[in-house]
Amino acid sequence: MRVLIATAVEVEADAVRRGLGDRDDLVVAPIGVGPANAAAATARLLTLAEAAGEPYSGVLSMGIGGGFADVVDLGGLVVATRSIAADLGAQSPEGYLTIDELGFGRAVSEVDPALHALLRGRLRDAVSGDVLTVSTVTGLAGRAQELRLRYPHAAAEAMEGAGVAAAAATCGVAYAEIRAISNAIGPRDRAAWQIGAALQALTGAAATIGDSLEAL
Ligand SMILES: O=C(O)c1cccc(C(=O)CC[C@H]2O[C@@H](n3cnc4c(=O)[nH]cnc43)[C@H](O)[C@@H]2O)c1
Repeated sequence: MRVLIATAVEVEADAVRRGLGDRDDLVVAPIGVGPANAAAATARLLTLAEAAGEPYSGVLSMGIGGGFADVVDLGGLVVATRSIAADLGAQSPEGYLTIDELGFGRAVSEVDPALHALLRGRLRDAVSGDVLTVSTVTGLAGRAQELRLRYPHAAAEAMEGAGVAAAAATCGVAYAEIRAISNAIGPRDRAAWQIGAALQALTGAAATIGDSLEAL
């Protein structure tokens, strides 16, 4: 299976490439931070590949992320069961309204069942759960609590999954997401972020899934 692995930034792409080694059918590309950059860049890469006669059949959003501390440890891995655009909606005095409730689309992107099963099968120590896509990194206890209550099955948050998923859906390509946890979701404490451990976990995950992705 020819798969595009979309990371936000170059250091994440390098961490994934280190784990994959040289592989013809697995391409790693940094697509920018945030859902809009991710959607635009991923759609471009998928479309260019199709036009060149070498279409991708899957796209994997992969990178570091924040984790809910009661669900996953720093340095741990999360395989997304769904990617959810968690701040695409409207505030109201009665509470948050999702984009679905507003009647303008879907906040939830389903992952491809076969790709998800493969990732779960290979990454036995990974936590499975919803991964939230946010445009603002959570940095307050109250916001973390709000997200926890609204999305009880969430394990992690990051900034690209829903954008990559939108591009994949537009281009008719299978989609999945993996996050390596660099920080706990809650009051911002940048000094406590363990980016090195998360990048190592990304490398390990890439090494573990590489063979089976190529063979899918
Ligand atoms: O500062 C560094 O050395 C460094 C190295 C690699 C990556 C970064 C990033 O900041 C990447 C931004 C990327 O990280 C995701 N992320 C990480 N933690 C969170 C979070 O708590 N909430 C939301 N997103 C998070 C996100 O996907 C960004 O694109 C820095």
